[in-house]
Amino acid sequence: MPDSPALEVRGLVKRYGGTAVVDGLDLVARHGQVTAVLGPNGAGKTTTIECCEGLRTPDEGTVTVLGLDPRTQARDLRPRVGVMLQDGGLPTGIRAAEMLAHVARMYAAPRDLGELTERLGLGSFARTTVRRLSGGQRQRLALAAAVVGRPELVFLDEPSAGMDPQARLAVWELVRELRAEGVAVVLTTHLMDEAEDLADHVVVVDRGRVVAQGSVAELLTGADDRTLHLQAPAGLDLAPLRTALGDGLSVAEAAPGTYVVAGAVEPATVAAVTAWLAQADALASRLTVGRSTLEDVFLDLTGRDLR
Ligand SMILES: Nc1ncnc2c1ncn2[C@@H]1O[C@H](COP(=O)(O)OP(=O)(O)OP(=O)(O)O)[C@@H](O)[C@H]1O
Repeated sequence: MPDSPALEVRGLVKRYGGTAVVDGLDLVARHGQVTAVLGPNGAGKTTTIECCEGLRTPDEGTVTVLGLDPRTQARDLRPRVGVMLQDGGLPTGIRAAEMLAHVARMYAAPRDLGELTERLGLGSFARTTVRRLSGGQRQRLALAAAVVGRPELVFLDEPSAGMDPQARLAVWELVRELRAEGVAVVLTTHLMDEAEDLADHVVVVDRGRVVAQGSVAELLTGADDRTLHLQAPAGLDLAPLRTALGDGLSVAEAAPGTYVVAGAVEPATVAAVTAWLAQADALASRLTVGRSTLEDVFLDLTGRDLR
């Protein structure tokens, strides 16, 4: 397996109408690893990936894909890189099975079509034209098309969006297998469980910048592990809690029903929070100190919800 990264992005900037939607982003993805780019809507994930695919031209920075420039060496990269676009990007007038067979013919050593059809459950709509497929069916077909040529690097933009749980599991299994084969998998998602389950390396993006990165374990044991996270009814009055906690601790409702107490959280802090809940006649569905999910990490870093 090559040591050099499959993908290297340095200082990427992409502006629209003077606003930088990607603002100095660095990203490295390695062979045999799943790299998840995680962030809320509009964070700049798709724009970044499309720059990597050579579909958009960066305003600043460099993108190197398998050692090549995706803008000027696209022809050399095409047989080596698989791409699954968010909107499918598939021709619509052709039947699903014909489309996949057509894509497979463009590669020297394509995957076995029967096996791919079986595992992604494409058989039931093989004779349906792409135009008539449901969103989830189209996603599965787009994924099959992205991997049929045995790429060394594959970009999956929200691969399981719109899929039912069973299809999602099939996708995750395929992604794990690609990793085991040494493929570099770069996926964007705003599903934390997808990142938590699949990713070797998570890059958290917000407002066009990387706000944190590392393995899931590394992100969960960040320096600030004393923040209190609380799930309770939305819209509770925070004033009494602020008074009870005093200076040195900040309290916020980061998303409806998600409260965060940051600062030097002590056992007495937890007691004050539960007393406040009791007074408000509100029941907490979850109270944790420290980071236990990627959502917590994201809330701590940005004060915002991932979705
Ligand atoms: N062609 C374009 N012209 C102008 N603005 C654009 C264009 N493409 C994207 N944007 C804007 O850039 C920002 C980032 O979009 P992008 O699609 O990269 O985000 P994302 O992280 O992939 O979000 P999502 O999770 O919703 O797919 C958004 O505010 C979007 O409106």
